[in-house]
Formats: sequence, structure tokens, C-alpha cells
Amino acid sequence: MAGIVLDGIEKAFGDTRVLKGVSLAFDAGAFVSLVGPSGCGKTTLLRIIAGLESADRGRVTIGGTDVTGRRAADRDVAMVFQNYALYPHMTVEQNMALPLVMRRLSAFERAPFLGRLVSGTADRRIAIRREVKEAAKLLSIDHLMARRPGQLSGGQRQRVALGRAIVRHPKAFLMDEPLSNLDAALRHDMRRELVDLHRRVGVTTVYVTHDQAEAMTMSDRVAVMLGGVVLQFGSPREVYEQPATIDVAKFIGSPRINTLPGEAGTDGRVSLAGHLTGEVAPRASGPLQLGIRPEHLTLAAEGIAVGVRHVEFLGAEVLVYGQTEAGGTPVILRLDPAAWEAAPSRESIRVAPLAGRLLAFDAGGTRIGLISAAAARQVQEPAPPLARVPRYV
Ligand SMILES: Nc1ncnc2c1ncn2[C@@H]1O[C@H](COP(=O)(O)OP(=O)(O)OP(=O)(O)O)[C@@H](O)[C@H]1O
Repeated sequence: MAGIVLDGIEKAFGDTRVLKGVSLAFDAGAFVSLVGPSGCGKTTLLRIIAGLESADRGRVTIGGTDVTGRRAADRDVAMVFQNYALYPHMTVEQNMALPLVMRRLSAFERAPFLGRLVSGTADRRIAIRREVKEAAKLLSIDHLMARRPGQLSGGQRQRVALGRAIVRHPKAFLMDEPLSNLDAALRHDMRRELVDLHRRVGVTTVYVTHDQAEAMTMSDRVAVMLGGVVLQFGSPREVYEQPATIDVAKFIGSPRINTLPGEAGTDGRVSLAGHLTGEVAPRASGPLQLGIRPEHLTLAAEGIAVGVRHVEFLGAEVLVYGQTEAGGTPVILRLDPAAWEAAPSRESIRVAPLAGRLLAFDAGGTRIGLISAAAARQVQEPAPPLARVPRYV
């Protein structure tokens, strides 16, 4: 197993600066995702790790060795592409065996008939077949060895591409949107399989995706990229619950985080749509952007008035889309169906953030802290005596 360190990676294509100084360290054996919107530089960074692209500045270290100047073939990493990159005229077994054949047999030994005459070639071919078979078993494709890629489903082809990477026992797997050609149900299954495979094989994996759900569900750590920089590198839980910037908060999570304008007074007390919410810690004053996840908004008798525009019933939850009545800011709530059922009105509701869940960002979008002690009184709960209800919600 090998860790990967990227130090100050910069890359421009002509006048377009695609990577603007990316520094990241991936632990050996970790599953790390590079996630961000289209064009943020994820694939370019992956290709620089692989050696398929050279950086203008910066260094790449794999397993403690500086590989910055090395060719892709000399980095001992395996790429898995979105389009599988299988040879259509070869069987599954031949496709998977190819990296081993290229590495262990000379050009003469690979020749169809004459090669077999060289002593030792047969033994090496047997060893390769055995290793390929083991990898195929691991991926449950050992019954497909004689088929060609054209006779396989998308999921099976992707498994063959993974198998071809596994047989090499590389220092790292580099995967570029490997599941994006699969339909939704299969993609979901393959996510789990990839994570399971990673657990068993234990090889450091860098996974590029624009699908934040994929990154969140599969990874030990996630690097959120935007415009050629890494905005945050942390565990899925960290980037979700403690986003470094409002852009990270907006990119991670579906439906998107609610953002509402707020104001902190000189005493640090924060008002949101005319309601006091608590104090921002560390203390700040002036205009703020406030972020609240849809599941952290609740129905509350004395909350912000929201006009309901649209409701989606998803079985286990209800998504309620609306707009604040003062200001028209879009708001989304993710509610338990029973809570929605108990709402006094389906057209005009009052909502409030759950205690300690309101995130505060400064005017530039950097998170400055949490709003403390915002307390929500949910409509279905018996109302406490008025004297004990905090002013907001
Ligand atoms: N070979 C190239 N020549 C010129 N520009 C390029 C080249 N490769 C990438 N780019 C540009 O660099 C930027 C980043 O591309 P990259 O493929 O790394 O983004 P990405 O985040 O992986 O996007 P996507 O999710 O759409 O694949 C884009 O604006 C792209 O057009």
C-alpha cells in the first residue's frame, strides 16, 4: 500500500489555469474522492497523478517516491476509465491478462506459436491464468472468461476493467467516473461492490466523480474542488456538517442546503428573517449568509413564514419546496411524512432551524461558525409555557 502526496500542483492549458496550486495527502490504503462540478480540474489532477499529463509546477509522490518526472508506465498505478477501454477482439480472460502478459513475457514470447517454444513461457502463462482467475472470482466474473466485451452488460464490462487493474497489484487505483455509463440501479449496486472490493484489496484509491452522493457514500475522505482549487478535504461527515465555505455546503448534499440572509448585531446575536436565532460563535457582526440543511428545518409555530410551492412525497420522507413570505428566498424542508401530515396548513407554514444546526458564513462565503442555542418548537410537540420559549422559534 502506498500513500499519495500532491504538493503545489499547477496546470494551465494555454491561457486557462486549470489547477491553481493543489496540495493534498492521501493515506496509504484510503479511498479518496475528488469531487466537484464539471470543469473544476478533477480529471486533470487524476491524469497528473497517473503521469498521463505533466504538471507545470508541483510534485507527485507515490509510496514515498517522487514520481513527478516518471512516465505513466513507471508509476505502478492502474487507471480505470469511464469507457472501460477494453479491447473488443479479445476475450474477458485475454483483456484481464494483458497487463501481466505485457510485463512478464517478451515480444518474442508473446508470439502466437513460436513464443510457446521458449522454455519457461508455458509456466508463466499458467501463473498468469491462475492470477486472472483469482481476480475474476473476486469480481464474480469467472464464468464470463470466454466472452468478448460486446457480449457483456455495462456492469460486467466495468468489472472486467476493474479486474484488469487488480491483476497488476498496483500501488494505487485511479478511477475516472468509472460508473457513469451504468444505469441508476446498477450504479448503486456497483458503488457498494467497489467499496467492498477496496476493503478486501486495500489499495489506495483515488476516485473522480461529479456525483457528490457517490463521493459521500464511498469515500474515507473527500476533496471538494472548484475552479482548480481544493476548497475542503475531509471525511464525508466533516464536509457535510462543517463545510469550509458556502460553495462546499451548496455542492455537498441533496437537496441543496438552504441559504438565507442573516445579520449579526454587535452583541453577536444573529437575526434571520426578523427572528433572533442565538449567538454566532466565534462572535461576528454584520451581514451573514446562513446555511441550514433541509432536514434541519422543522415546522414551528413561531417560525419564519414560508409559502409552499411544491411537495414531493418520497415514501420515507417528504420534500417541501417553498419561499419565505418576506423576501421570497427559496426554502426546502425534508420532513418525516407524519410531521407533514400534522402540519396545520399545507399552503403557508412556519419553519425554524433545529438547535445548533444553523451554519454561519461571512459575506465572502467562508464559514465562521455555528449559531448556538437556536431552539425549535415543533408543531406536533405540546407547547411549553410561553415564558420558557426562546424568542426565536
Ligand atoms: N487537453 C486539454 N486542452 C485544453 N483544455 C483542457 C484539456 N483538458 C482539460 N481542459 C480544460 O481544463 C478544464 C478542466 O478539465 P477537467 O477534465 O480536468 O475537469 P473535470 O472537473 O474533470 O470535468 P468533468 O467532470 O466535466 O470531466 C476544463 O475547462 C477543460 O476544458
